Amino acid sequence: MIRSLAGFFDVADAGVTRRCRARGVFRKRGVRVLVGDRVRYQPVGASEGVITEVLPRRTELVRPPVANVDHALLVFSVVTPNFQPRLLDRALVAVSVAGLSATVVLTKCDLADPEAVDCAAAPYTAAGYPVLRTAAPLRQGVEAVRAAITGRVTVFVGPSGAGKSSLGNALAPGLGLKMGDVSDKIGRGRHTTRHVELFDLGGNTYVVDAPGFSQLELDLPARDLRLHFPEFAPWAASCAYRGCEHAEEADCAVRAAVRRGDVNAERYQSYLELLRDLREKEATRF
Ligand SMILES: Nc1nc2c(ncn2[C@@H]2O[C@H](COP(=O)(O)OP(=O)(O)OP(=O)(O)O)[C@@H](O)[C@H]2O)c(=O)[nH]1
Ligand SMILES: [Zn+2]
Repeated sequence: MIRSLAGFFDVADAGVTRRCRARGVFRKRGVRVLVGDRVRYQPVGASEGVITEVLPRRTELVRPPVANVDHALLVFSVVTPNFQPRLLDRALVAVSVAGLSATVVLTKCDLADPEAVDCAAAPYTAAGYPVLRTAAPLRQGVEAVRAAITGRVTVFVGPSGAGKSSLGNALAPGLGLKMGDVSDKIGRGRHTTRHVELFDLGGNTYVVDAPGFSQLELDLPARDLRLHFPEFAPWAASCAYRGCEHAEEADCAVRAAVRRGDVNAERYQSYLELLRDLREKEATRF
């Protein structure tokens, strides 16, 4: 399923896209059909159909709602809007929880000092994430992004206005009308992506463009959060307590690594804030 619009689902099959409804029973059972879902359907006429079954998902991301992707591009601008490391950290946890691999893409690098870009990139490079720098209108960094998505199913995740659609257009100009400048056609001032949509770029490469967000709720047990900060892993085994959550415990090797500068202090601060959030949520759940 490549696109959902007001109760209809567009299903692409062997080069034909059919506008489908979902069988009523889905709604009763609370089954949602997600973009990226592999489905069975009954054709109705030449271009319509009814979805009868959603096949098991390999992965499922809540925000944006998308199934069966294996890779996320975290698209964040270094300026306009300002770089948002806390939101990036949250998004990295969310995609990790969903089992996706992650690539950080810093956009609008043409608008910022190189030092500011280095500053934004450093904690993520140190944590082991691939970090790519782009200026899509100047076509800078676009081929590196192409290399990162080739042969994979990639979802674009990032705040509104970060440049997801611009990047999509630079990667596949042929998709321009759909991905980029819808607003020019309907006269709105600025384009914003309104729905989640899967694009086939050929050669087993697929991308999902989705609306930007400004907040992101995490849903995982607080004690599991540490597993989604990959830079803790080399130290965690040396903590005094098994199951150390690297917060208030004594003899925490991760905290020691932060003090030495082996783990980035801002990332660690971000971890503590997320941990507090998740613990509060757990405490008030019942
Ligand atoms: N200078 C510069 N401008 C950029 C770059 N990338 C995007 N822009 C501009 O930033 C604005 C927002 O870009 P979009 O691609 O629409 O952002 P988006 O992430 O798709 O936004 P939503 O659809 O709202 O989620 C547009 O005016 C783009 O032209 C860049 O690398 N450099
Ligand atoms: Zn610890």
